[in-house]
Amino acid sequence: MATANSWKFILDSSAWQKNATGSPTPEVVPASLLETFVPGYGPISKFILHAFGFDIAILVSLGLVLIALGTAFNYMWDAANSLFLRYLTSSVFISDDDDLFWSILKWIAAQKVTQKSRSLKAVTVFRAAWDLPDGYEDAALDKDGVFNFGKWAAQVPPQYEPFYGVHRFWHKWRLFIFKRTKKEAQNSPFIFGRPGDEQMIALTCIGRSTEPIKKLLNFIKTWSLEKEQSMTVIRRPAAKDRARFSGAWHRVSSRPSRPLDTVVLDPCEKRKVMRDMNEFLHPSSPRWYATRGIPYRRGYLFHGAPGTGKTSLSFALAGIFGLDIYVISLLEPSLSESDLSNLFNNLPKRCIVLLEDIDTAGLRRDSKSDAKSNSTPYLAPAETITPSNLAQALKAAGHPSSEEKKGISLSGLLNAIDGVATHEGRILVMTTNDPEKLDSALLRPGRVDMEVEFPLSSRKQIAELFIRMYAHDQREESFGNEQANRKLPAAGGKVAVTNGTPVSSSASPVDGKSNANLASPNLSLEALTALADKFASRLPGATFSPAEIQGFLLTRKKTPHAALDEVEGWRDSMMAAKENKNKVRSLT
Ligand SMILES: Nc1ncnc2c1ncn2[C@@H]1O[C@H](COP(=O)(O)OP(=O)(O)OP(=O)(O)O)[C@@H](O)[C@H]1O
Repeated sequence: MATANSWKFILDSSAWQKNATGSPTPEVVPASLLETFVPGYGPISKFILHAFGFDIAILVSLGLVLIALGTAFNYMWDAANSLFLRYLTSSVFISDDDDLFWSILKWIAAQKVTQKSRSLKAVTVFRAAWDLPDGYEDAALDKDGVFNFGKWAAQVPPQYEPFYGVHRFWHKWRLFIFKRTKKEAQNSPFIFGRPGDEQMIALTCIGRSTEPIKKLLNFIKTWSLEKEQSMTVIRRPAAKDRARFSGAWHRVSSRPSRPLDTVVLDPCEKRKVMRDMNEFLHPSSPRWYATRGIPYRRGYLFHGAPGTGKTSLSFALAGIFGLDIYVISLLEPSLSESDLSNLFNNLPKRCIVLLEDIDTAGLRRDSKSDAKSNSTPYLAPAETITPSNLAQALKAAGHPSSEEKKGISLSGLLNAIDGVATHEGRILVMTTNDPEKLDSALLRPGRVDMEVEFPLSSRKQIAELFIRMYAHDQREESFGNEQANRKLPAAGGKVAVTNGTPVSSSASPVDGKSNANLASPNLSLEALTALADKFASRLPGATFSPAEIQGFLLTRKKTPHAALDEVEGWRDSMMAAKENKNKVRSLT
């Protein structure tokens, strides 16, 4: 125990270099040096010596020697490592504005590296509705069978991906080094993972050739393509602040490709579009167009009443041809004409550009052409001009209102569509509810090469919609199987249904046929067809859109007989509502 005497002893500077027996301490490292490196060493060692009779000089000296050796080793290791990396390894860098960046992250997240690594990033995956993992449903069902999504979501574990830093992994007997870094953009406020921050992946392998990394990247590309084969990627214009860093287009989501046979349309029309697009996309087509001096582009106009399948067909076509879909809304208030040109000029070699509801886009003709078409405007007498009709009066006087000055003009759109050669290969699909409203300049061949009309449902189509709703879908069984939408196995002995008629189970989707649907297990195909025909006979043809019929059936999606019983009531109330709407419209 330390007593008052021992403290005296400690403070006695002449005593601390002698051990308990009074013999001098063997100095591995001189005490003065230890005092320099370990502040307070002298009094502490004296205290321990006096209190416990134990001299810590050797221990501390050894510790210091080990630290010195460790530091030297570290330094040499770092130097050797950087020499090794510089001269004996090869690297490929991938920036986050490239799709490959995300494919690598996804691939690596699925590898063992995320099981072994001690530095991971946990990501709460906000999955799309079709991407829900199985196996957690029971915990989220209450005793009344109500499915609680919140409970379900809480059960689903997060996904892990390598965090910033270095991770090593083996692939095909070769060691790779994965390094993920983030560079904060200068002159931009720091927002984690937001526009401005640039992320980078460096893949490194041992050897002076990048060939193994290229092979690995090809492997990852194929892996990710196979994963996304049955998905359609949707892109929209990137927010302006982001566009500077990550390109004009932003990947919004990917959704399962819509099988063509789920779009109810005259089979001839479907086949016509399919064949035309297929021919356009054929690898020999660009040369054919080039030798004839024709711009290599194709334009389609899908027109018809709301909810008749124009957008659905566009997505189905994108899925079949493996094209990404680029959606532009001309109603976007911040979209300027130069943005639009920029978007068109930044399209990939092959894609579908979807311009929806082009008639409502408020395309204005230039004031010159306005003047031509309306050379004698009606001018309201000055005394009749009120604040409410001021805008109209200004327009009549040839001064477009500030509201009109905004947005895209017809010539702006035409310039973007015709644009430079950089967006050759793109397919433009414009949809409209009212083709009559469109300017003939927009519809001329070269801009619109094919028009497809989407009529209101005929009786045959109504029956088809009914069969689609209640047919037992093999796709449901193979939910989660990426190949489900493309290569469905032959339906052993069962009959597949397309366009309301039984077809061979090996039919090709390119011909507008599919082997997707099988008759419901509870209802034979014959019974279902008979029910569908009865259902169709209770509705008038060319009156309801497929979306309206789908809406009715959806509320009775497990009770085909109830749908049949209740359809007449629904029909009458819908017809009355439509009539009222028409009356109101004719009055205004
Ligand atoms: N011909 C069709 N075949 C199958 N389903 C259809 C069809 N038409 C519409 N639907 C269904 O109705 C809904 C709306 O369809 P979609 O968006 O394709 O219609 P649209 O013609 O593009 O409508 P809008 O003119 O209002 O944009 C979708 O859920 C779709 O499944």
